[in-house]
Amino acid sequence: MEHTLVAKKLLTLAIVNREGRVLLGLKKRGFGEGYYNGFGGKVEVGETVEAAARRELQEEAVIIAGNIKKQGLLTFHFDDKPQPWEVHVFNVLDYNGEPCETDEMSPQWFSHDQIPFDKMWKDDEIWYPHFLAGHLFQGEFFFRNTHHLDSYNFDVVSKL
Ligand SMILES: Nc1[nH]c(=O)nc2c1ncn2[C@H]1C[C@H](O)[C@@H](COP(=O)(O)OP(=O)(O)OP(=O)(O)O)O1
Repeated sequence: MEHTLVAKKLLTLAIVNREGRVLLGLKKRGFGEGYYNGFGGKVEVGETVEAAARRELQEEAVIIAGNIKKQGLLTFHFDDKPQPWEVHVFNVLDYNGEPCETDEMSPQWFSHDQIPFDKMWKDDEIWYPHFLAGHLFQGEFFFRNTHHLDSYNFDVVSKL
């Protein structure tokens, strides 16, 4: 029998969550353009996942993360992409600096009851309520034609 090893693409997603509001960015270019999302991107070779989360937040929103907590591990399968994406989700509890628009993202605060799910990835409305409640979670999502969510598994877990 033949086995094919397909490495996952490792990414981060950092959501600043303070005083009943989250900081999201409107993605201006690249994958997910036109969607609101947290800040993040690919983990570089030799970098820890947490260091990548901090770096991407600084590059995309120009703020320096203080305390951050890993809350989620999400795997995205795309029928039109060769590798699954493994996205590590962080809750940014405090930060230094002032969020600023960058080439990639236009930052905006949303109260917890006004998160713009109609302009976000389809999986987000499934896991954001758990993120906001402080739960740890794991999920696996299967997308068709990049944007259509066909099916998923999702669990609240006791550790990641
Ligand atoms: N279904 C999904 N739901 C979600 O909430 N976030 C997702 C998502 N799929 C991807 N993301 C996040 C992970 C990461 O923070 C971001 C994609 O990162 P990037 O835009 O940096 O990726 P790229 O492949 O464009 O990387 P670069 O070429 O380095 O810009 O979108």
